[in-house]
Amino acid sequence: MISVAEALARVLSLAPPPQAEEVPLDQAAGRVLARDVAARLTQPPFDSASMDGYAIRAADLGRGPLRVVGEAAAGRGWTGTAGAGEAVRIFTGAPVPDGFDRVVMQEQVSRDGDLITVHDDASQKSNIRPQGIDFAAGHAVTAGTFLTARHIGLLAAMNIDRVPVARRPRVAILAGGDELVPPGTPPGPGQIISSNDLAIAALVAEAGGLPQRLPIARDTSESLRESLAAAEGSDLIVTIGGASVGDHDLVAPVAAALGMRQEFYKIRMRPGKPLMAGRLAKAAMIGLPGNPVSAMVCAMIFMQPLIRAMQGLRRDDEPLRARLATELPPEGDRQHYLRARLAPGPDLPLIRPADDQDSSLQSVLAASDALLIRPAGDPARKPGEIVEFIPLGR
Ligand SMILES: Nc1nc2c(c(=O)[nH]1)N[C@H]1C(S)=C(S)[C@@H](COP(=O)(O)OP(=O)(O)OC[C@H]3O[C@@H](n4cnc5c(N)ncnc54)[C@H](O)[C@@H]3O)O[C@H]1N2
Ligand code: MOO
Repeated sequence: MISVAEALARVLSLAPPPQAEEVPLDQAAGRVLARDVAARLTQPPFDSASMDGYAIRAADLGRGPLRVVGEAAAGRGWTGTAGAGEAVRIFTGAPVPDGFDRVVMQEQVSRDGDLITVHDDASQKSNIRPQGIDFAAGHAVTAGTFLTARHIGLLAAMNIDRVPVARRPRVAILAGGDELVPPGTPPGPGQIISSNDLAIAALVAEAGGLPQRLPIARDTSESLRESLAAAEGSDLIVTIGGASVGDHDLVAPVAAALGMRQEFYKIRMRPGKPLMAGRLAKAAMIGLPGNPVSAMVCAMIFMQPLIRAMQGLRRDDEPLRARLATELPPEGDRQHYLRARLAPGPDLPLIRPADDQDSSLQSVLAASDALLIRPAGDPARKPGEIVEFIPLGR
């Protein structure tokens, strides 16, 4: 069995280079930029007033009242030429007319007809935003950036209306098992509701993929083959269940018969030992174990990073640090991801693993906000010791 780190490296090696498509900027939030995009203009395009007040020359201060000879508003500049002792009424966002080097706030000025007196310029701030102080033409947002609202705003200001983004990977999700019926169906004897495929689809979407849930496969080779055929055209096929060694665990043999090239099967991870990965025709394939928590944890540790890599996203899955709230027994020979809760601590957060770590407990996973990572062979730990965890998000 290979380690979690080795398995992750092999899963990521299945990612083809991202493919670009162009989308309007108002549909680009949540996508990954496929190429560097350069600003088409300089921002601000001119020296601009940052306050409502009067444009003056600093050299005129202290020489008596100044005469107001014009007005500059946002979108409507003043194009005249001002001489010594003259001022221009100006509003926030307006271009500062040539020859002026300061904008005094109107609160610091008294006005009588066309004459103004500056009575308080203690701050001596110019209140002028120089041309290009935000960014210059050519300023780039780089390929691999995950586009948030902040980037959408910047790109719009850069006068970009369409952006090249990585195509969303199409991910086929295949749950299998004779016991499974979809939510909303009254289960017969021995049947349970299929929950994994919905949960995994949500994780696919969260990572930027397009989930496609296939009909639940029965525990026969024929049914599995049929369902896998429906995954044609996907970038990634994710199967759930049927990964273990029982007589009805058919994913590995059926995939092998269809020509799957296996990267690995079984890893030193808990939960998630029977994880499988490889390539089936042009698609990458991940076989998740059926136990709901095992499927979810494996999807977070392997499937989501793969979907992100397929979009060219830089990795940001470094674990965080917390202090243990309880003692822990020595760990076995598999890297263990314990469902846990975080609480504020004096320096680092405090982390407390749930009492029952059985891999069927979705209620425990849903109530958790972290996965505490224990390396294989980790010795017993005492309260207060520092451990690593992955946050589960809101
Ligand atoms: N003799 C052994 N038995 C098992 C081993 C082993 O090493 N030797 N490994 C155990 C481990 S660890 C896991 S994890 C499971 C994985 O088994 P499968 O991937 O074959 O999963 P299934 O048997 O199909 O299902 C397990 C469990 O999960 C439920 N399930 C499956 N799919 C769904 C779904 N879509 N929604 C909700 N629940 C689902 C299923 O009903 C079972 O209860 O094998 C152990 N056994
Ligand atoms: O690895 Mo299984 O995934 O322990 O429940």
